[in-house]
Amino acid sequence: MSARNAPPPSGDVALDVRDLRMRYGTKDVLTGVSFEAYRGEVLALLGPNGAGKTTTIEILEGFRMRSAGEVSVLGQDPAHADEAWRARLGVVLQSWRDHGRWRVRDLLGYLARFYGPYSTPEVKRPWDVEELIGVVGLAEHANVKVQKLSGGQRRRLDVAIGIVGRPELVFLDEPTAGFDPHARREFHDLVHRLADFENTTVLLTTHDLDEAEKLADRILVLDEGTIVANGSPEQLARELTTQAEVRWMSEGRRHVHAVTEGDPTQFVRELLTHDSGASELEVKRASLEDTYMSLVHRAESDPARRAERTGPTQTDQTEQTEEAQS
Ligand SMILES: Nc1ncnc2c1ncn2[C@@H]1O[C@H](COP(=O)(O)OP(=O)(O)OP(=O)(O)O)[C@@H](O)[C@H]1O
Repeated sequence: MSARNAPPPSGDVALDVRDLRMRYGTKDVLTGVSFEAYRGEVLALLGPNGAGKTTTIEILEGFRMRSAGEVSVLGQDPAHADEAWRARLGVVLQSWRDHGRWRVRDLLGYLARFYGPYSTPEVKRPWDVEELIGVVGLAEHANVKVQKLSGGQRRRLDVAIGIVGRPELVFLDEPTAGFDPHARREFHDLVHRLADFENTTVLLTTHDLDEAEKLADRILVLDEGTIVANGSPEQLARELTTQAEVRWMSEGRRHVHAVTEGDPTQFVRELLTHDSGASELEVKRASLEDTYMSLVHRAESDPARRAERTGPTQTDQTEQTEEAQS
């Protein structure tokens, strides 16, 4: 979506996830994940290492069977979807290390051919390979063997492979890992282009909060198996109790005031009315990083969540042990 916070196109749901659960052996990794994504929307899935981001994406891609819950991806359940459905998806995995001897253009041309039969009047498939090579910034490397590409160039190729079929929905697992700042910016332009001009839905995982803020219409924070926040970067920033800090100098002293409710403009207006000597005024909004750290910390210190994670018996045992020790 081009405009941040624009209302989603009504009823045009690309992804619908309800109470998704995943258990590996005896370990509950996803304990009830619910969210949806609309066509043309860019979603960033954030969360600490091991939160379950890749697991979630792999289930949505149809690569992993879920333990419970309902999932609809482009109108189908990925657990039972067919090849025609798969052709409408783009997948960029965390690492992809095949086809080293192929040249970039040949590999993309080869993969592109698989999508021809799935072309429709609405979506012409595949992407024109020369155009795609230009779009991902590999024009100068079109004849280079894949094994000779640098890490960042390799990642651009991964992205090209993921979108060569002109997918309606793209999953990008840490797409910019290893990108230099220039490549990163070009990649951001590409994601905006996919969303704005192709109406592609994009679900990406990242550990880069700045990237999430720049790219995403909506951010989902996954922590310990559930979504602990779901909103635009601005909405998430508002979740913090301390919304903004106002700093200023007056009579040679520095002052700081935390505005916890409402618009800091009102406070600034009153300040300037009452303190004509105020100078060096600065309003600092909570950054997405502040919000993220606060959300994850809040979720981790929630006793109900802790009990759910460890199980009542284990919690009781821990408490007993601590009592016995003290
Ligand atoms: N095949 C598997 N068998 C058992 N446990 C697994 C398997 N795959 C992942 N896990 C565990 O599930 C949890 C979630 O892993 P996952 O890879 O989904 O997290 P993530 O949020 O993508 O992490 P990261 O940010 O490090 O990539 C981890 O504790 C991981 O060890």
